[in-house]
Amino acid sequence: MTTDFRPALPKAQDDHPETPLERIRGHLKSSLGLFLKGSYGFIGVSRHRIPSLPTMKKRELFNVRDPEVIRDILIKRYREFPKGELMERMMRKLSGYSIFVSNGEAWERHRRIVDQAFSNAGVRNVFTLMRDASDASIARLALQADTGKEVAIDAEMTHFAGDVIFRTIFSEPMSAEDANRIFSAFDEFQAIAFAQGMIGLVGVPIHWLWSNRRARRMAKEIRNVLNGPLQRRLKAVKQGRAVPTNDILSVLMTAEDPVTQTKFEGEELLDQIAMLFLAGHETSAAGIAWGLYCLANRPDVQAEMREEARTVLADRQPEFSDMKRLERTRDIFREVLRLYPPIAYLSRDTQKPERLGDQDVPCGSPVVVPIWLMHRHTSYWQNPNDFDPDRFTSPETREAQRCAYMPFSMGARVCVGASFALQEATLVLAEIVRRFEVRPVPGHEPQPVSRLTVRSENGIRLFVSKAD
Ligand code: HEM
Repeated sequence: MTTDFRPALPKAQDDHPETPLERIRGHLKSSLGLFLKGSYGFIGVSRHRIPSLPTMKKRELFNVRDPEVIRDILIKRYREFPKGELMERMMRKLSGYSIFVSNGEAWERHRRIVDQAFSNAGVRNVFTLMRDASDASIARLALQADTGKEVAIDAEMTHFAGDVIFRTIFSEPMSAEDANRIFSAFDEFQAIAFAQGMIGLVGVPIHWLWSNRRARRMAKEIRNVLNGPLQRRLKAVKQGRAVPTNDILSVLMTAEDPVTQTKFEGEELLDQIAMLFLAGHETSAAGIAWGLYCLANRPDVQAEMREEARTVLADRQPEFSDMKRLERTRDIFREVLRLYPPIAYLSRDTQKPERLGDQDVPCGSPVVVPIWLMHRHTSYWQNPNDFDPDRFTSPETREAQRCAYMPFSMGARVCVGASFALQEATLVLAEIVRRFEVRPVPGHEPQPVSRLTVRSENGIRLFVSKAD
């Protein structure tokens, strides 16, 4: 089908040759501007000077766009390419030294315990809690539908995904007050953490920064919200009262690492919860909101999805077993994650001098795997900037899917919540489209930016009405 829909593109750095100061300001807002237009066809490893203050050591960043080298870094030799220290320093205030940022034996232990909560059975166990969050989101949307007003769908999906992870961790809904506290604190934390990361890359020690105190305050605000239900649960256990046994917290509190025979306790438990809350809602919210934006602009794809949802679910509540039957919905979401991968790039550090592709890489250099670029690489994808869910059913893209599709990363550090995220996205997209029609707002073009996740700088607003 021919279509006029051109999915929103970020501003590339070479689109707007401004003053150096404006360029720096742009980089503090989004990393997508770093990807020049010519970057989308190159296969190999490129090196880029990191701007630095005159007194600081000159460093280079290595951008890897060769699938074999990417597999080497993420799969075969992942231990030799740990997560960067910078990321850890940025996140430490919020989530300590927890699974997303840890390395070595500490990470192996974190992963062995967290994996127990996100096993197939774990994801099935939390399905009804997810469905409660989806019902709550549908009820909020119903109040906004057919009012003639634009709906801030990105904010609604942040509320939904936050509620999903809150309910699946604690078996409690997130109150509207907590939702507001946590989202506004996180919004600010994310902007500061990203800007600090970019400044830290240049070599400025981030503990010098004025914004540190503010970031610490925001992190404390988020931790306080999460600590409330954690303390209630710990107290209930101590008093011998009945507690939920099927949510993520119950697994995190009881699961033992088979190697060290240790469990998560005290502050460490809160660190891991904060990390899962963050990793688990920001990414999913971004992906689902971009999905609704694409569907709004492709009424034909939206109609197909509605038909599938109505055939599979009829007029009843969705069940866990329905999820695998919503195949078209999954393919559509996979295409959305290709166009708008919530995590735009992976960042690792070298621990010794390396030879990557045709480049000699010094010890301690940042190495970046640009998911965003690989997903739009002109050598692997036909019409890469188009929204085309059919590409995932075509054998022609098998090679592209193997080499250049990695929304959840790959290898040992692949996203622990990938099945969880696919389940929640399939559920809520099918539920929304089954009942509502989403339409674009004329003149509103979202502007993709990447901070910790790929969001729209000017939001994603849509019209929502009841579907026939
Ligand atoms: C569409 C939604 C999601 C996307 C696209 C996504 C993507 C990713 C990616 C690319 C990574 C690798 C990051 C890196 O290596 O630097 C990652 C790691 C991770 N994700 Fe997700 N994620 C999503 C949802 C979730 C959910 C729902 C959870 C938990 C509830 C989660 C928890 C994690 C954790 C804990 C890690 C770190 C794993 C480790 O290092 O061992 N993610 N995710």
